[in-house]
Amino acid sequence: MNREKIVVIDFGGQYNQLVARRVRECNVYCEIYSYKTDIEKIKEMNPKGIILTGGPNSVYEEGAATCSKELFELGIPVLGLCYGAQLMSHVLGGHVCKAPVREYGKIEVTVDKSSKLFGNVSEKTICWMSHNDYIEKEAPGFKIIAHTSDCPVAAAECEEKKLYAIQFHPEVLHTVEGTKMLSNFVYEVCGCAGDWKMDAFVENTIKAVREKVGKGKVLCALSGGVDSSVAAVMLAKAVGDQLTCVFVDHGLLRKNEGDEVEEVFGPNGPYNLNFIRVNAQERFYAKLKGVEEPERKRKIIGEEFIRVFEEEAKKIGAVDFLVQGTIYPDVVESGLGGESAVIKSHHNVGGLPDYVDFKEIIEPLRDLFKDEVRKAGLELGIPEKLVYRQPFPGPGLGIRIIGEVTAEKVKMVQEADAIYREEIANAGLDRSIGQYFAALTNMRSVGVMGDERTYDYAIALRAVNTIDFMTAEAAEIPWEVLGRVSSRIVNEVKHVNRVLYDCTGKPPATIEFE
Ligand SMILES: Nc1ncnc2c1ncn2[C@@H]1O[C@H](COP(=O)(O)OP(=O)(O)OP(=O)(O)O)[C@@H](O)[C@H]1O
Ligand SMILES: O=c1[nH]c(=O)c2[nH+]cn([C@@H]3O[C@H](COP(=O)(O)O)[C@@H](O)[C@H]3O)c2[nH]1
Ligand SMILES: NC(=O)CC[C@H](N)C(=O)O
Ligand SMILES: [Mg+2]
Repeated sequence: MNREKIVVIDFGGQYNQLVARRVRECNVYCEIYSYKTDIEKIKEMNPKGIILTGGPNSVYEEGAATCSKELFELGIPVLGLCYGAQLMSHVLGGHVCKAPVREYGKIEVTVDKSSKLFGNVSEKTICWMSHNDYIEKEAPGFKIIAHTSDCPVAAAECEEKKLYAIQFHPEVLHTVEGTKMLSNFVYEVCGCAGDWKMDAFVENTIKAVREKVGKGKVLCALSGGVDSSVAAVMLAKAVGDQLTCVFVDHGLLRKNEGDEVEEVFGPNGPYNLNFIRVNAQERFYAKLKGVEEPERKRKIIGEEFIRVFEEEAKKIGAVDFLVQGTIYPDVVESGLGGESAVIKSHHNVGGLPDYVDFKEIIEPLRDLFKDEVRKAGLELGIPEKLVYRQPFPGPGLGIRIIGEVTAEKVKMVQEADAIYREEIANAGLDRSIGQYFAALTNMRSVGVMGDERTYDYAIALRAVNTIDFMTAEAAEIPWEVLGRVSSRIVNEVKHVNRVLYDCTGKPPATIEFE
């Protein structure tokens, strides 16, 4: 497909996924690549613009992440953000050094409204800063277009070459007019038309999948979650009954979830799908016996999923394609996009075994962020209730039980989680919290119940608010609700004598515990 594209070059900063999301919110497609990507490859993509992200290095250090001068001579507009701005200045002959005053947090910036970047921005505007170094002297040919009381070059431009350097972070929502600035870059500077729209995406993807599959048979890994439900409905539109959906109950689902998924997607539900439910508890538990290390658990579950799909495909016969509901953050967090470190191997990406017995894996949503998947779902006519479900990770309770997984522990966390979800719904909070669940810590501690000493497990409750699941804040749940949940859990769930509330954000924690 020949859609217009912005390329984001990743220097390892923590907000880099956000840069891509914000650009897409402007209806312009964009992708993230590592700074190590060959410049020839970037030229081949023929992007409308390039954005250089922030990063942890200092440009003047030995071995700092860098880019070639040629990048600025391609005639393609470039926007450097923070480290990217410093790098642009450094490579083009400006001077970057340690700043006398480090800026961190919300800072008032004065901008030059005659710049294309700031035309519709207030002259004094609050921006998010996070830097120790600064551009002491802009590169030759550049003009200063913003400053703060401590930072003489908060932004600079070379209008003629369409090069822009910004010291702050327009991608972070704390930068009040950041989206306007990014929008100005992609529309006013790069001249994008804004062709990234969900209706077109859905239509084009259905067409492309139909062409690829031809008369072949397709198996879709369906969890009942948002991503694979959207993928399944899309595939059904593309190839009709050449599609079979396989739902695996691996014994690590939430309480009653298996039956609920079957109700929606099974023969009595509203979707006319070939649906197979595989009850595979025993084999997953057997493979996980004695395994404590999180990444190994993830890989074991990822591999076992595939083995089940392969077996089902053999029973159907002549299945060439496996469809998964993989989305962009799964890819990035598994260490396969940009410069991100492997945070955790998502079972469907980094956790995949080396050999998979299908001719091809189709992932129609691989380029989308979660909020875009939801839009695609609505576009396909999937009910809001399903589209706005909270996500549930494929490895399921396997990564919500710290340490070894046993049937007994699964039962404990299922019961505790069901109580938690029920009380959250009773309190009317289920639509407002992004994701919430109970996890079983591997910690036992002393308690007293009915005058007797107990030595039992602690359940941790987690609830986070997030837009994109890449960063998150702990949700503030009324004390009264937490109190009710905790007393019900210790009363109703055997072998739990303590309930903890996790109030860490992401970063530094992740949403899941493993
Ligand atoms: N129990 C399962 N049975 C079959 N396929 C599964 C199962 N769990 C996960 N998968 C596959 O792995 C993919 C990734 O799982 P993931 O949890 O990220 O997505 P999802 O379940 O579709 O959506 P959500 O993120 O909303 O839970 C799914 O899209 C699906 O293809
Ligand atoms: O399908 C999935 N397979 C996985 O292996 C996996 N790990 C995390 N998650 C979900 O991703 C989001 C971010 O989670 P973390 O902050 O724990 O990385 C949260 O929504 C998690 O529930 C997964 N989903
Ligand atoms: N956030 C950043 O990109 C920081 C860039 C550089 N390391 C500085 O401290 O100035
Ligand atoms: Mg899921």
